Amino acid sequence: MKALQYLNKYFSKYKWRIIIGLLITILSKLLALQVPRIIGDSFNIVEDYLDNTISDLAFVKHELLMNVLIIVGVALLSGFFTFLMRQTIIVTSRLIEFDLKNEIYQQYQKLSLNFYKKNRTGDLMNRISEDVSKVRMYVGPAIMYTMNMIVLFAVGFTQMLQVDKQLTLYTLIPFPLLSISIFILSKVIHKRSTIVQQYLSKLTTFNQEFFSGIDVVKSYGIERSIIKDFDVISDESKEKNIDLQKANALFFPLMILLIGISNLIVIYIGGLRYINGEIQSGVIIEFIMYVNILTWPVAVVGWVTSMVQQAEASQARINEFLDEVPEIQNTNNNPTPIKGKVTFKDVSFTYEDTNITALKNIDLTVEAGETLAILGNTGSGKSTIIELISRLYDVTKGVILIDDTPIIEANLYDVRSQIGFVPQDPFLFSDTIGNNIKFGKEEATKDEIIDAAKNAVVHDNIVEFTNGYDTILGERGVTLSGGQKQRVSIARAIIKNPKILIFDDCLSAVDTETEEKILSNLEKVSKNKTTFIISHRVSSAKNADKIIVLDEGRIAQQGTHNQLIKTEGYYKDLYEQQLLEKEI
Ligand SMILES: Nc1ncnc2c1ncn2[C@@H]1O[C@H](COP(=O)(O)OP(=O)(O)OP(=O)(O)O)[C@@H](O)[C@H]1O
Repeated sequence: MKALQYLNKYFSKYKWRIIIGLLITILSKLLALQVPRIIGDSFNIVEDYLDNTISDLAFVKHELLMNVLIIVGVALLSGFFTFLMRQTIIVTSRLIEFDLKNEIYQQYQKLSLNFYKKNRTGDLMNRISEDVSKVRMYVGPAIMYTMNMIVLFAVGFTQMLQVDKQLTLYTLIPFPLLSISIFILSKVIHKRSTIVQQYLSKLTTFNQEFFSGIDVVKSYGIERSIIKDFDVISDESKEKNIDLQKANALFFPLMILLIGISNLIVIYIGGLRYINGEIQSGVIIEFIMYVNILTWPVAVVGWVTSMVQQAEASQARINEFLDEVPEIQNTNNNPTPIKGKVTFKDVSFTYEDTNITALKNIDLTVEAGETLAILGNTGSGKSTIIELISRLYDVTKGVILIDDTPIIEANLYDVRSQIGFVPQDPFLFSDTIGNNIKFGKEEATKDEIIDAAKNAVVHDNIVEFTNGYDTILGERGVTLSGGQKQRVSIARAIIKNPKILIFDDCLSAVDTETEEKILSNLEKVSKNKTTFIISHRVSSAKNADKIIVLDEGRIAQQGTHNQLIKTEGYYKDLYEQQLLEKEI
């Protein structure tokens, strides 16, 4: 129950609803428990009449009729209160579910990129949906049935004790056995439900990855092997589920057996006491009714225990993520105005998960408004430089300064709000093209959107679609070509009008002519903006104020285009090779 303690804050938030629910439960059970007493009384009156203790038949008839009316009234009222009980407690559980989902979602937003690299999307989704549903079963039905059971037992036993102490104690005999078996079984259920949840996450992750990579799967024709892999996981998951259900299935028969034993005891002991003239027949009837009324709550103890165990396992999984401290923390809540100067001082960076040192002792200064082009072989560390400027990771050694302030001392949100980033593999949302561009500036006008699209040389393509800027893009922007996607993404960065623009190899999918046009437009829009251009093409780099060439995480060459084409090395080789390709 340790993990579930996390939910106490929600119980405290909704305490009044829960208290009202509890009061209604008490009322409804108090009423329901009047029925055995009234029926017992009715039998006693009949017995008294047959024994000639009462001789007035009209009185007996009147009493019986009154009892029937009271039973009908009590049943109606008790039903009404049961309805109210469900309304208060189940509604509260939905409110808590909503709050918890929001809390998890907000935490997901705060967590750093590293967290997302370490955890799989299917697992993240499973915890916010499946696990939260399991937890809701605890805050709703489990609590409602537990309240129900406690009230029924407390009130029921008090009434039973008042009627006949000895018979009550006899009916209690099976109960220690009941508690021990519940204890043992719930431990088994807890263990098994944790495993079942883990398998569910595995299945979700597998499917999510399969759907995302459906084009690769189909083009390689590997559906069969995917189905085989899926079968293996789903088979294991099925086995684990069956194990869990076996344990669950033991509960109900066990409860029924124990209740049956209680019934037999009532009949046998009650019968003996009746023969001895110690009790009336109505008491036996009343006790059988009590035992049967108490059957349901006892029977659901197993179900409730399993719900609580599953909720405990799920909440523990949720807490794992809620307790995760975001690696990238904002240390400054005051506004940090950004001009755009970026300095790297002896920066090294190692990726935690792979232990790859992607950058080694980088020293670099880019003045505000300057353009820096970064070139180098694949895997040389170009994208890593960009990720560090956006503070998606913190450096392992050295320091990065933004306008001469260490980046970790600047307001994180101000830094990011002044960066317009076009990634290597742009992501477009399943929304209109216009909204995808507006993502960079929510309040952008139609004209601003068109302007940005024109600068990114994608306007002409957009207006060719029947719905123009209102064209809805499919999942991951599948209706656009790679080059169009890149340009929409460029428009999204331009419209933001940030102090720092970053283009991570984002012109790779456009032809050289379009690249020329975009670059010449960018020169206009990136005036007074610090611009980083990562590229494999000299054409993208040649007009930059500075060019660096990375080799295995180190700066191998730096200078301007004119300087570098005269120096032996990567840049000159690349220049000559690309010049040759152009001539061919
Ligand atoms: N998220 C990550 N986790 C672990 N290692 C990474 C991660 N991203 C990159 N690396 C590793 O860091 C090194 C530098 O990668 P980086 O992406 O910065 O290179 P790049 O020069 O941008 O390459 P490319 O031109 O292919 O995009 C590579 O060896 C890569 O395998």
